[in-house]
Amino acid sequence: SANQNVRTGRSGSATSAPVEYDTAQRIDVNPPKGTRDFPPEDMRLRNWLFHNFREVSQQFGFEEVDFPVLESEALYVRKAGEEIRDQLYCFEDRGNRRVALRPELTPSLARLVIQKGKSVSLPLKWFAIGQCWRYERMTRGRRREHYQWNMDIIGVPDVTAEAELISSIITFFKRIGLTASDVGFKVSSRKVLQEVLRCYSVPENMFGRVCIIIDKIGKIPMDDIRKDLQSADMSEVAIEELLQILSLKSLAKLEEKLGASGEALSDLKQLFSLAEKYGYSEWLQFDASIVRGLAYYTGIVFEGFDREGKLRAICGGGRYDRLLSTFGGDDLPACGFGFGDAVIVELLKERGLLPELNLQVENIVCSLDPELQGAASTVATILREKGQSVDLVLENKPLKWVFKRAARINARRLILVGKAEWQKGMVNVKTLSTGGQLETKLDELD
Ligand SMILES: Nc1ccc(Br)nc1
Repeated sequence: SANQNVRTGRSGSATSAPVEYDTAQRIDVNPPKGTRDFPPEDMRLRNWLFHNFREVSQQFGFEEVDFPVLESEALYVRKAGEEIRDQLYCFEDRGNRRVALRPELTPSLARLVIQKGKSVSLPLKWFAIGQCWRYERMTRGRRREHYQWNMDIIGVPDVTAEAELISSIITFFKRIGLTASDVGFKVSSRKVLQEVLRCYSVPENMFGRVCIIIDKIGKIPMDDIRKDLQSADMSEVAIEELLQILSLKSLAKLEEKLGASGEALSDLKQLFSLAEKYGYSEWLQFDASIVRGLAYYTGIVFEGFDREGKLRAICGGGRYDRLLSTFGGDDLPACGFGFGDAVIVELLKERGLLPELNLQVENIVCSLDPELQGAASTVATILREKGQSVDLVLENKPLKWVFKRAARINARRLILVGKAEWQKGMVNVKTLSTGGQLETKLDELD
């Protein structure tokens, strides 16, 4: 592009010092490809979204945590063929360490739990809202960063934890005006897959890989799915049986296939029974094709979807009882979800549910005479110390300009500091909605 930075220094490699730039050229004022700025109106929407994430998390008794956006690459190098690995935003830093911009938050959480070890009492209920990254060829023009809300419960082996997490997401959806007719959850368990693979003596170490292949159903041709499954040591018969079971959408039919003794069925039955007790049954449906695209899930998996079927998954999560031990920690039962900041905004736009969020400053304070600028800052401070917001006019501006700015910032009151009033210890308070104005003693300003 015209603003392309002209690099005049030696060609930089990932670990070299920054190169020199031709400072005579204007820098590219756009943010890096695939990333966003948040100017005020976008930041108001983001803050509104995150405020609702936080309110719900705290309503469920969760504690907020955060981690570095930069992590060791080793956290994400899993060998199951995940997209998240293919798109890792990784590089070698100037200390020759292999690092990566985090593509998700769960591995960081697992790392912190192991680090904390016995010093934390279980169960842990932690939530985080963090920016996550992927390096995707811009050919698809998709974003390279998004913010994710995560809630995780560590130390609870029962499905009660998954039921609680789903309840928290439903509480969030209701808070922002979405109902069960707008969105739902497709729920399954990876133990369904596990039980089928065991029936056909597929090696356990193929489990993660098979999940990632299955997650691509609907995204790549079925012939490729079958080929990939064959490469994962599955026979033709096993593949056809698996694909048949994955098409099931009724627990009764699943029971016919798998029998009632397996954990998959008991977990799912318990989850649907708990959903009744929470009062959110209408939000859930069993769908055996749901496996999610992360290798570490081991049990219940779920994803939020828009019932009109126009958008990608809104959120997703599940149980990951083995992740901590893959990092060398003690095994701890764990489950959680990730909820991105992009699809939900697209859905709210579709449903006309985006909130009106305008800048709101209570007072605009302005001196009518340059000699009274100091007096105006005194008035501003008095109001601010009462907890009120004040936009203080900082230069000598015509009243017309002041009124225009008052309208733009939706000020409730205009406080004018004039010579005559100031000498009497007064200021002029104009209520902008009514036009009414009142001379008010400084010490009676409220
Ligand atoms: N994992 C990940 C990271 C960043 C974006 Br945008 N999407 C997915």
